Amino acid sequence: MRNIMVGSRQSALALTQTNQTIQLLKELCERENLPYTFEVKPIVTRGDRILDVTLSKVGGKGLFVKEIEEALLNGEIDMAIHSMKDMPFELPEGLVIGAIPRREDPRDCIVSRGNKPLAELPQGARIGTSSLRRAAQLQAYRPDFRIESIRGNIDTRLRKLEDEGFDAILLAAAGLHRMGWKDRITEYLSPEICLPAVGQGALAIECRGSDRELLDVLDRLNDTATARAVEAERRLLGLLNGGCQVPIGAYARLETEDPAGALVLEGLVASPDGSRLLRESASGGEPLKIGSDTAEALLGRGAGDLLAEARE
Ligand SMILES: NCc1[nH]cc(CCC(=O)O)c1CC(=O)O
Repeated sequence: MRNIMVGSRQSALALTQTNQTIQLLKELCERENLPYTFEVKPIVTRGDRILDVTLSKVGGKGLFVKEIEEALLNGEIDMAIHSMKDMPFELPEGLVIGAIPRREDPRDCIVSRGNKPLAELPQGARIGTSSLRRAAQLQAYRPDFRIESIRGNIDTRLRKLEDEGFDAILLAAAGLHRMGWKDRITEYLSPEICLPAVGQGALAIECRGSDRELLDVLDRLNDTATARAVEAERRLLGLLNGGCQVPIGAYARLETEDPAGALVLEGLVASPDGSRLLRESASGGEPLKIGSDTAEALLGRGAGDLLAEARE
């Protein structure tokens, strides 16, 4: 028997994602008589300690990931489940993504006071989001909205919707689905209105590259279609040099039901105020290629200037 230590942030969402993944692994071990048990070890990350500051201002990539990666490297834990969206572009030497499970709903959604859909929100409605990507796209859709920063974990933000008098807040549907709070969602935003963040709705299971035994188990949770889509999206992000808080969106989906078949990738770069939105897409069977084709098309239309402005 080997006890596998699973590191997790202590937010409700992180613990839920961790426990749901462990549940899948336990079922797998039971079905196939594999000799593993799993134990959660909570870890506090820098991102958790600076919740009051707008994250885009703090800068630095991987605020939610660094301490966890240190614990992986020094053997305190054996694996960790991250939101793909929060993963830095490069992993430290010695660590790998052992599996990318099947993606949850990638879309953004609104939760509004009184459950009013977007179209019925009043002129000048106050909308809470700290994501430059969401702010830019929503502002382009409804220039009258007043978009204001809102920080904290999902549970905190839902509370602030009421307490701080927002008319609506924007969140990733995936987080609400995983928490079992689907019924709080007022409306899903189609990717035409709000292109999701790179990797949104997907998880990354990280472990040591030397842990062959665990890698064998994790491989069974990998979902080919999700892994390929994320590969395309992250390639685009890498070529645009984006961190987690730049107005970049990307979403890849299969063109047919064949998980190894062609994908369509859509990419977006926006000015923070939403006055300029660039959208490009590419399709094909090679994730890395459609990622770089889309990035090149965006750069060719001036995405570099928009990104430089956003970083100032
Ligand atoms: N930025 C924080 C974050 N990181 C991952 C999720 C949950 C959704 C996901 O797994 O993509 C969220 C919350 C949100 O964006 O509303």
